[in-house]
Amino acid sequence: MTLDAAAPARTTGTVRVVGTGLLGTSAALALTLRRVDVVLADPSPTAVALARDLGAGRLAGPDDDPALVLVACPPDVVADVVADELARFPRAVVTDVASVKGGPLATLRARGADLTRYVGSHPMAGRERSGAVAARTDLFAGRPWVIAATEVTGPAALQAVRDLAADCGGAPVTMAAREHDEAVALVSHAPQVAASLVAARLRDAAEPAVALAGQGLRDVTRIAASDPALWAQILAGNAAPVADVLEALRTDLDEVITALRSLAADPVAPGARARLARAIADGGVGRDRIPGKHGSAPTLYRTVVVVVPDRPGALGRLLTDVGEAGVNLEDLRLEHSEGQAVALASIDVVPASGEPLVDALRVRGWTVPG
Ligand SMILES: NC(=O)c1ccc[n+]([C@@H]2O[C@H](COP(=O)([O-])OP(=O)(O)OC[C@H]3O[C@@H](n4cnc5c(N)ncnc54)[C@H](O)[C@@H]3O)[C@@H](O)[C@H]2O)c1
Ligand SMILES: O=C(O)C(=O)C[C@]1(C(=O)O)C=C[C@@H](O)C=C1
Repeated sequence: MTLDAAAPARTTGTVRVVGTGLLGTSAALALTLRRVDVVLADPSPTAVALARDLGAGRLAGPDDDPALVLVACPPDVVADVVADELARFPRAVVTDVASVKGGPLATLRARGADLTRYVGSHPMAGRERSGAVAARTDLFAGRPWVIAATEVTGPAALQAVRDLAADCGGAPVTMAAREHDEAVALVSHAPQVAASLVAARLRDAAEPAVALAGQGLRDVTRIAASDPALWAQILAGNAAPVADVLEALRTDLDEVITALRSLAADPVAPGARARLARAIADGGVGRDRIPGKHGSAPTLYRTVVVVVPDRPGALGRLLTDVGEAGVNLEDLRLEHSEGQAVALASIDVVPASGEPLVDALRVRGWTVPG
């Protein structure tokens, strides 16, 4: 799904994005596309410059007067950063996109922060990869964006964050922080643990066994590639609700194991096959309840691979040339092996832009294999 760049943005004034990784840069790209004025800040000069180079906005300066601040930093520092932003910009509404909402809210409340201007939020969209290079303009398109209002949230602040979510392409959903944390334990945090544990079984497995891996394993383990540091913070920040879901899962798992053990001892053990069938059938029923992204199939991109010389400015030139070819970059991955004089850039674009981009890059002197 692509965002409608022509539709006027509801967000007015400057938006300051603090933390220009995957989430911050994706939001900044979506807002910039809608011609919202976006300024970018991050303690990492590389992260912020990269987001700027990707077209996500301009670098923050001392005279900025943002109407809205979007904090997209790691969860364990989010309360500190939100508190700083509230103090630094006393007229701005501040939101954050951290995956847990109760802990940061409690910390801010305990510190006496101005909760009329702070509205925590959480887009239910992301990737198993981090950083601005993984950002996508349409990351939030059609995805729920939870807005965790409190009893003291000012109506204008609430509307500003709803507008921001909608301008990024998300579908705003209002929910209390606690209700949110219990819901995401079920639909996001416990699934991450399950995927990681399944994938971890492969770590020391024999190579011939791993070599047989098919699509089923790939589907179940995509998110096992997620950032361990980020996820340790998310899981620790929502510990009790995640433990509740995993305990229920352990009960089901124990029943399946008992059925399997009884079948191993007696191939006609009564009731065992029924328990196995029920486990699979219940999974099907649960899966059927998962809403699609606007009911549509996921977007498939064409990947164009380009050889990039290992020289300062080469990647910047490539990104400029992609932009000048009039092509919207949906994703960029860089592979670089030590000691090699070149890197490979994999650029994802919508399928219709694939061939025109290959032609345009070759004309500009880039090596595009294949
Ligand atoms: N990754 C996902 O799928 C996903 C989805 C929804 C929400 N979130 C939430 O979004 C937030 C950002 O996650 P991400 O995946 O974009 O991570 P990321 O690692 O891609 O980016 C985090 C950015 O925050 C910056 N940062 C670190 N400390 C900071 C500080 N003190 N102040 C300001 N910036 C700081 C880092 O330099 C980095 O650029 C997290 O709170 C996460 O829970 C992530
Ligand atoms: O698609 C992915 O890679 C994600 O894991 C995204 C996902 C999710 O569980 O859906 C992960 C964590 C976030 O807080 C929100 C979204």
